[in-house]
Amino acid sequence: MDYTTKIANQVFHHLFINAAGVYCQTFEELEQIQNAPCAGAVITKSATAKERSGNSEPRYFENSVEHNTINSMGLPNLGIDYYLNYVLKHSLKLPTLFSIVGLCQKEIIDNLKKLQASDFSGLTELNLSYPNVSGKPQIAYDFAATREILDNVFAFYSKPLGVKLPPYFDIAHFDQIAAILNDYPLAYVNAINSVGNGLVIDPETDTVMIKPKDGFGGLGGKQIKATALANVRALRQRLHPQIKIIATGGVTNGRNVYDHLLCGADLVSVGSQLGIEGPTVFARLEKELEEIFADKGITDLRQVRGKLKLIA
Ligand SMILES: O=C(O)c1[nH]c(=O)[nH]c(=O)c1Cl
Repeated sequence: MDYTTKIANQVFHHLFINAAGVYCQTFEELEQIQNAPCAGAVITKSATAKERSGNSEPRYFENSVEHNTINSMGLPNLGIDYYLNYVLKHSLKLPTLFSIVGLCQKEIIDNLKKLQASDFSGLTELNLSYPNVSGKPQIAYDFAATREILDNVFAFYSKPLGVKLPPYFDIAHFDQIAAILNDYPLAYVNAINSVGNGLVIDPETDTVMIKPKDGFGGLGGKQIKATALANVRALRQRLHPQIKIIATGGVTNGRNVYDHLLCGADLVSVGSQLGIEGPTVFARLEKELEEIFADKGITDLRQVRGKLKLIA
């Protein structure tokens, strides 16, 4: 299958990218994704202006049997300069996306001003859905704040930009966020981030699994697949066609990848299952996807993308 996909000035030859936050904290992790068979792109951990150690541990739990995760990492990262050094200093094998975040609007603007002034020419992903910094609502759940930030960003930022969105659960919210995003020259949206503030209990000890926020954390893996598919589908139906979609959420096998394509995904990102299985996951997913294509006689992605059928 020819997976060639373009987003802004970047050409991808495979569908898969790591989800920001997974396998992308350090040079070593980023290089493992660069060199992973069937990986199409790499994205950095969402970077803040300064290095952060994040929340106290345990802050991440994976149930590898059920393919589910919960996390309240608290934005641990090595700081924007570390990741800028990585993307500028190394001849990178794959298109490498830069994930940016800020604990306040000023930090977001300052981070993007630094990127704008740098020689970085790839895609930037503005994380509007960082769930686990206590006391901070997800920006993308505050529609006025979302519009304000995008106004301020696009007043100066001229490099290709995407936004990472949290899941929405209300049709009116799909309408509202899409109406906002359609007002800006976005290269893409990445939907979805983890499903916010879930709770997982240890049956042995009647105790929460993670320490921060009394056990509340972002959910990932199989348990969020239906929500992820719905968000990809709803956004595809509402956004201008030139705004591409990176689909994230619930991908553990080839059929899930196929379903995200049916809902309109241009690329597919893998988070929880990458964390559980490691970078060989991309080759397994591509192999399973090609088996589905063979069964259905599909030879071109245009036969799948956005082709979800409804009941007449
Ligand atoms: O706690 C985190 O670092 C975190 N965890 C997530 O599940 N999504 C995010 O965007 C971030 Cl920034």
